[in-house]
Amino acid sequence: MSPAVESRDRLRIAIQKSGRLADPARALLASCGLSWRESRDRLFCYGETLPVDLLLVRDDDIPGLIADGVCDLGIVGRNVLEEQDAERLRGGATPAFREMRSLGFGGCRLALAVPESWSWQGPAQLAGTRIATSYPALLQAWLEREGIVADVVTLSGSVEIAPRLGQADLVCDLVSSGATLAANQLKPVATLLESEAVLAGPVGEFDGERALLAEMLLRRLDGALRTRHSRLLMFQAERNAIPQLLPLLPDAETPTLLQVDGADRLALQALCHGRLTWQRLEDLKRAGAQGLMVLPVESLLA
Ligand SMILES: Nc1ncnc2c1ncn2[C@@H]1O[C@H](COP(=O)(O)OP(=O)(O)OP(=O)(O)O)[C@@H](O)[C@H]1O
Ligand SMILES: O=P(O)(O)OC[C@H]1O[C@H](OP(=O)(O)OP(=O)(O)O)[C@H](O)[C@@H]1O
Ligand SMILES: [Mg+2]
Repeated sequence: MSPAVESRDRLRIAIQKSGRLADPARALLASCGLSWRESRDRLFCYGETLPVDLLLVRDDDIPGLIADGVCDLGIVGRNVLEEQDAERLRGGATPAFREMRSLGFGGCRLALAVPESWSWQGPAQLAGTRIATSYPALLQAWLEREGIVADVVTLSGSVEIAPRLGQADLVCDLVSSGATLAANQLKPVATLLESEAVLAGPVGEFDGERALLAEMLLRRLDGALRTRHSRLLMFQAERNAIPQLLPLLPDAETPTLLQVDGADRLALQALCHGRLTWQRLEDLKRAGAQGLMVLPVESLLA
């Protein structure tokens, strides 16, 4: 680390400037109580509420910025982080960044996809084929684990069209809904990596002021991630309905039961971490819950 980096006492987080992860990353950090002075079209946002600044960059640059100590933390897809980690490993470098938290958005998977006309018999079928991908290091590592020798054709985008253009026989690319594969008459046959947005940081520990800031940010982040789907559920029920109701709340943190009307009527209050779907509320109603109320949880600090 350079002396300039070491002497910094503000925390710097790299996020995508624009793209799929840009808005959710910013929203997540804002839900941790951070706010910034600059508008979002700037490259640098100065932290106002806390000394935590943002650097807005291309997602591919985030692991390198962490490795070089230019940024302390970053929000990036696991696919990008793992690809660059695998690339460093192949080049003989030591790991320079690590995944610290998974963030629950930007979900997709890195998958092998073959033309729909192929009848898939397993990885051995790939020997001697040409595979187009933007993830050559992850693909090569997977091929080696499977003991397959194939030709890896590296493309920076529009990978799915490569078979139709005769550049490759099959592809290895990100899949979410599967619509892009279907539009190109391809079908997924193997998953190499399940991905989502992650908080990445350096392999080593922070020191001084940045260690305290990072610790606080992680604590708030954990609270924000926990409450993302959390709701406070309240209802009333007859005491004898409680044994049928509690099994419908497996994700509830120790429900509080209060006596209302004499001995037989109870009010229940529970913090639920799973989704309280309409179906679930109807099931609760059928099991005897009355006056069901679902309230948002603003923040939660363990
Ligand atoms: N179809 C998808 N559905 C959900 N998440 C996706 C999908 N495609 C990609 N992602 C995730 O979102 C990340 C960013 O995708 P995006 O398309 O914005 O990247 P990009 O074009 O490389 O952007 P940049 O301009 O920053 O380089 C990907 O690395 C991946 O983790
Ligand atoms: O399974 P789907 O929901 O169709 O999503 C998968 C597609 O999404 C991403 O591309 P993106 O749309 O970001 O375009 P890109 O080619 O510019 O990366 C990815 O590279 C796939 O092509
Ligand atoms: Mg990119």
